[in-house]
Amino acid sequence: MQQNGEASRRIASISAHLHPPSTPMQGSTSLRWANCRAKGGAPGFKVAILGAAGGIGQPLALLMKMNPLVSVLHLYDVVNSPGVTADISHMDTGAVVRGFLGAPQLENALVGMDLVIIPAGVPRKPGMTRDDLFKINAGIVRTLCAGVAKCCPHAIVNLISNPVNSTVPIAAEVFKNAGIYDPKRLLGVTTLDVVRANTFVAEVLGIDPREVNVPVVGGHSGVTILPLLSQVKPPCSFTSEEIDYLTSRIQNGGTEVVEAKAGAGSATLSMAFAAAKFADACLRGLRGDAGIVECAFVASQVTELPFFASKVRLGRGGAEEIFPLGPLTEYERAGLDKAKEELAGSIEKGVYFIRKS
Ligand SMILES: NC(=O)c1ccc[n+]([C@@H]2O[C@H](COP(=O)([O-])OP(=O)(O)OC[C@H]3O[C@@H](n4cnc5c(N)ncnc54)[C@H](O)[C@@H]3O)[C@@H](O)[C@H]2O)c1
Ligand SMILES: O=C(O)C[C@H](O)C(=O)O
Repeated sequence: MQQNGEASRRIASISAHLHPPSTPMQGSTSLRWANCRAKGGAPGFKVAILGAAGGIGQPLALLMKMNPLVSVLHLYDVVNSPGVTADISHMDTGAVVRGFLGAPQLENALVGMDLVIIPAGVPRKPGMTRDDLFKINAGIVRTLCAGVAKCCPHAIVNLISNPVNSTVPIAAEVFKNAGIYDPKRLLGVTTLDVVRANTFVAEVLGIDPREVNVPVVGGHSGVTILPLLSQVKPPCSFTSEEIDYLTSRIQNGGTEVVEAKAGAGSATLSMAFAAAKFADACLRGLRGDAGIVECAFVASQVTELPFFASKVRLGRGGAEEIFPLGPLTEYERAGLDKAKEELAGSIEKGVYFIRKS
């Protein structure tokens, strides 16, 4: 009798959770069960992915569901998020997954988030530059960041949508207009440049890429991607032919993938890997771990430009320290001049997009 009573009590309690007042995507049973579990308040961080049903979004959602630092994972997109959410939510890892579909659900997706990762937007096709994406992606980033400003103004934002050199300034202007701008919490994700640089340098040196660390500074497009090959760890030297080859391969890594995919998009899997690596570093920083250093495109005084990618120390407040570039070779100084010239225009374009509207 007592056992039956206990069983009925548990079933009644579960069924009460089957129809919570404002469940996102009411159609999915798995989401309702997830909601039920979320009430337990597992320790960890709340993470939202905006653009979660896309080429990057889906594998990134998978990787974030596997991250033990994540307790709640919100998957938002304007299409297909119910299916992705149902699928990911069956993984027997700790994070509770909830899906959100379309603009009316954006705010629910964002309330209470500690980290918001944004890969929403269109990717390149062969023959396009990242700047060709500005027309569509600028507006998408503006809308999503307005949602962040309203619903989770203290969240760390990892911005992936291209052109990063312009979308980060757009986000900064949106946050300034909302009166919540904290430059330390807005980070343009350039980790894929570092991931590629580590891989290509390791190939040349004939060592394991996991042992290599190449700082890549500047921005995330063409000549603005500036690998500092003189500062590679472990310390090593390259011939001038190797430096030309590596610099060009790293700067054109994105185009290499766009051409290989022949119209089917740009890097998604390596980007999801890079984004998950960077998000994990941000979460470890939020947790208070010491010595977390990654490259990112942030508001900066390292050069005369208002934004610049360089090594940053991640902490509870986001990018708590921005490291100077260190000694550069003549080759790198020439690269820096070219990078700054292009970056200045891209930053200005992003700022103007918001100020004119
Ligand atoms: N920073 C980097 O290193 C890097 C690397 C690779 C790709 N990217 C960029 O990431 C972006 C996404 O690439 P992808 O391959 O995943 O593209 P994709 O087209 O496969 O996916 C984009 C997703 O964004 C969604 N989306 C569109 N508008 C939206 C909105 N208003 N709100 C929410 N979601 C919206 C789409 O529905 C789609 O699911 C592109 O701009 C691409 O250039 C950046
Ligand atoms: O190249 C692109 O358009 C996508 C991304 O920026 C990349 O570097 O792979």
